[in-house]
Amino acid sequence: MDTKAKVRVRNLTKKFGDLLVLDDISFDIKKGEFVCIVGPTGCGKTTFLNLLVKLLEPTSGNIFIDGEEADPKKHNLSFVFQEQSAFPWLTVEQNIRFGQETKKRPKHETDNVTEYILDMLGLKEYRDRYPHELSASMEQRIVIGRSFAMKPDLLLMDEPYGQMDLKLRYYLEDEVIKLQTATKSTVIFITHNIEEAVYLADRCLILSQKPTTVKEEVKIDLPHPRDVASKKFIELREYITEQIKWW
Ligand SMILES: Nc1ncnc2c1ncn2[C@@H]1O[C@H](COP(=O)(O)OP(=O)(O)OP(=O)(O)O)[C@@H](O)[C@H]1O
Repeated sequence: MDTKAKVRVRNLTKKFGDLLVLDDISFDIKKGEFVCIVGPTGCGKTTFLNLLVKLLEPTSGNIFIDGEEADPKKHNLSFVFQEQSAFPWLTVEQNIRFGQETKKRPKHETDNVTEYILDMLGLKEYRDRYPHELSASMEQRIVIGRSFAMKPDLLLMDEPYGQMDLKLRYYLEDEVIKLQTATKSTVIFITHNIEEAVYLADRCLILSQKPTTVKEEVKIDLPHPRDVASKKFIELREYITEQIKWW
């Protein structure tokens, strides 16, 4: 057992009535690792995150964070979900400050982190605007920025880019990698998009069809920013796609 693991999943099983979704799943995620979870539609990716944040109770098994039973009240977690909203009554800057202020950080630290995040995500010139004045993709940047500003030990991202156009996706993916490198957060990222997973992850966990097990773990040992046209990148993308085959 890896005692340095940030997240340890042990014999995790989740049933909804008679429907067995997660079937005795075990894996570890290291501190500072960026792990993408991919798998067929309905295999239980979101269910796993809901178990991790205790929105659901497992049927059996455990999830540990830093060796303790996962508990969002105790552990420094942050989330970005698909089509999540920024707080509409707050400006861009206030949105980025919001979570930090609830953590009672010293003001100068909040100021520094806020400037860093606004700058990194190209939001400085919009700092006094409200979310409804901006595009949906800009709003998603605020949500991502707000999550990283909390300096979470563990960041959970569930299809955070939704239907965003490709160019912006790549831009934001690069930003997420920069932010993760700077904050040393551990990231669990769920996506349907294999190219995105290969672009981002240190490791991909491939889940099977229900009843779901971890079919395979694939290490992505390529430097960032990754070249999506490189031979190795294409090979990995094709290999993972082949393993999933949900069509
Ligand atoms: N609260 C619930 N009650 C009953 N069944 C549920 C519940 N939540 C999820 N399920 C079922 O569990 C399975 C896994 O759902 P989940 O949303 O976790 O899958 P997913 O891998 O995230 O799917 P997708 O790829 O479509 O986002 C699905 O068959 C779903 O219908």
